[in-house]
Amino acid sequence: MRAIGTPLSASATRVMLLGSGELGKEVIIALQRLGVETIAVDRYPNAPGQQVAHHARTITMSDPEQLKALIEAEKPDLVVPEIEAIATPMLEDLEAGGTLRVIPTARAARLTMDREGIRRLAAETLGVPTSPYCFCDSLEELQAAIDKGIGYPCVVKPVMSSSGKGQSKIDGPQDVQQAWDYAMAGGRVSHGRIIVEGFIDFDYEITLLTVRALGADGNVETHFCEPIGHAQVAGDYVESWQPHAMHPTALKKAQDVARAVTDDLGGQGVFGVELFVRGDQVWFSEVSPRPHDTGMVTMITQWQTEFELHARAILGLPVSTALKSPGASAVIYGEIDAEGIAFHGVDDALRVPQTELRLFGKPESFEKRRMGVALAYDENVNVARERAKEAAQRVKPRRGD
Ligand SMILES: Nc1ncnc2c1ncn2[C@@H]1O[C@H](COP(=O)(O)OP(=O)(O)OP(=O)(O)O)[C@@H](O)[C@H]1O
Ligand SMILES: NCC(=O)N[C@@H]1O[C@H](COP(=O)([O-])[O-])[C@@H](O)[C@H]1O
Ligand SMILES: [Mg+2]
Repeated sequence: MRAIGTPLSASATRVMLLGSGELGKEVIIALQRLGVETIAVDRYPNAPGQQVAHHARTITMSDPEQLKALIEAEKPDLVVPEIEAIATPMLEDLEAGGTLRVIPTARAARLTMDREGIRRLAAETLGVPTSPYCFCDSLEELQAAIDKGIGYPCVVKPVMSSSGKGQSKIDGPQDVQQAWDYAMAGGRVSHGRIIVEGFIDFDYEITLLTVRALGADGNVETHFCEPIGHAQVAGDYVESWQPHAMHPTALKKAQDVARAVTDDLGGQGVFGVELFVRGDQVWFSEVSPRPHDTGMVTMITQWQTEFELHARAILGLPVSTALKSPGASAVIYGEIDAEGIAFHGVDDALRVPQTELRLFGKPESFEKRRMGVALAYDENVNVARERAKEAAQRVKPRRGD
C-alpha cells in the first residue's frame, strides 16, 4: 500500500465522500484517525459528515457535470459513494480514464444505485435466489405484472430509492394505484420506473456485513461479520442487533450468497448484504457497497466498527471482524418537522445501563427522518435490545427555539 500522508500538506491522502449523512460521518471519523484528509460532499450544507471533515462541499451529486467539476478540482485519491443518488455513469467514465479510484468500484456503485442493476446481476447472471420481480414504467405495466405472476401480496419500490422511500406493500387490487403514486413521489431521483417484488414471508432478515480487504500477500480476502438481525417499519430500519443466531446451514448459504455477489462487484471495502431467511432457505434482497444503516450497531458490538472496517479495507490495511459484545441499536426519529431542533432527555437516556447515543446533527428534522441512534451492549442480546429501545424512547426531540 502507498504510505498515508499528512493531512493538509502536499503528501496528504485525500478521500472524498459522496454523501455525508450519519454513515459517511463515521467513515470520515475513522479515516481521520488514520491521518487521512477528508472531503465531505452532500446535497445540503452542514450535513453530518461535513461537520467533521477537513473540507465541506455542497453540490447536486446526481448532476454529472457538477460531479465531474468537483472531482477534477479536488483530485481525491479515492472517491467513496455513500448515498443512492449519484451520477454513477460519470464515476465510471472518470475511473476508466485512470484518474480516479471509486470504492469499491464505479461499476459496483452504478449497479447497486439502481435496483434493476443489482437485481438482474444477482438473479439472472449469478443465479442467486431472490423474490420474483418485474420492472414497470407505468401503472398499467404494474397491474399486468401482478396479474401475470407476481400476485398478492407484493412490494413496490422506486428503482432509485433507499430507507424505504416510496416503498409500499400491496395486499390486493385496491392498493395498486396508491402504491404507484407513492413510488412516483418517493424516489431519491425523479424516475418513472419501479420494481414490484413478490412478498417473501420470511422468519427473519439479516444484514451480513462482508468485508473485502487485502491480505498479507496482497490478494483480496473476504471476511464476514456476525449476522445482524433487524426490524423494519415501512421499509426503514428501526432496530438492529448482533449477533442474530442462525442455523449453520442457513448461515453457510447466506455467506455463499454474500460471497458470490461481492466477488462479482469486486474492489475493496464493506458491503451490507441484505438477506431474508425462512428455515434453511435464504433469499438475496439487495446490497450496499458500503457500510449499512443496520450496521450502526457495530459501534458498540465490534472491536472494529463497520466504519473502521471500511476505512481500513479501502486503504489496503488489515481488518478484524471480531465481536466485542452482543448488542443492539434503536433509531431516534425527528418526530417533528423543524430546523435546529433540541434533544431533551439525553441524560435520562444515558442512565439506561450500558448504553451510548449518537446524535447525527442533521440541520433539519422531519417526523420520520433518522436523527440519531441509541446503542446498548449486554451478554444477552434481548436485554441489549430492550435497553437500546428504552434509551431511544427517552430522547425527546423538541423545537429548538
Ligand atoms: N420482497 C419483499 N418481501 C418481504 N419484505 C420485503 C420485500 N422487499 C422489502 N421488504 C421489506 O422492506 C425492507 C426494505 O426493503 P429494501 O431494503 O429493498 O428497501 P430500501 O429502501 O433499499 O431500504 P434500505 O435503504 O434501508 O436498505 C426490507 O428490509 C424488508 O423488511
Ligand atoms: N439506508 C441508507 C441510509 O441509511 N443512508 C444514510 O442516510 C443518509 C441520508 O439521510 P437523510 O435522508 O436523512 O438525509 C445517507 O447519507 C446515509 O448516511
Ligand atoms: Mg434495504
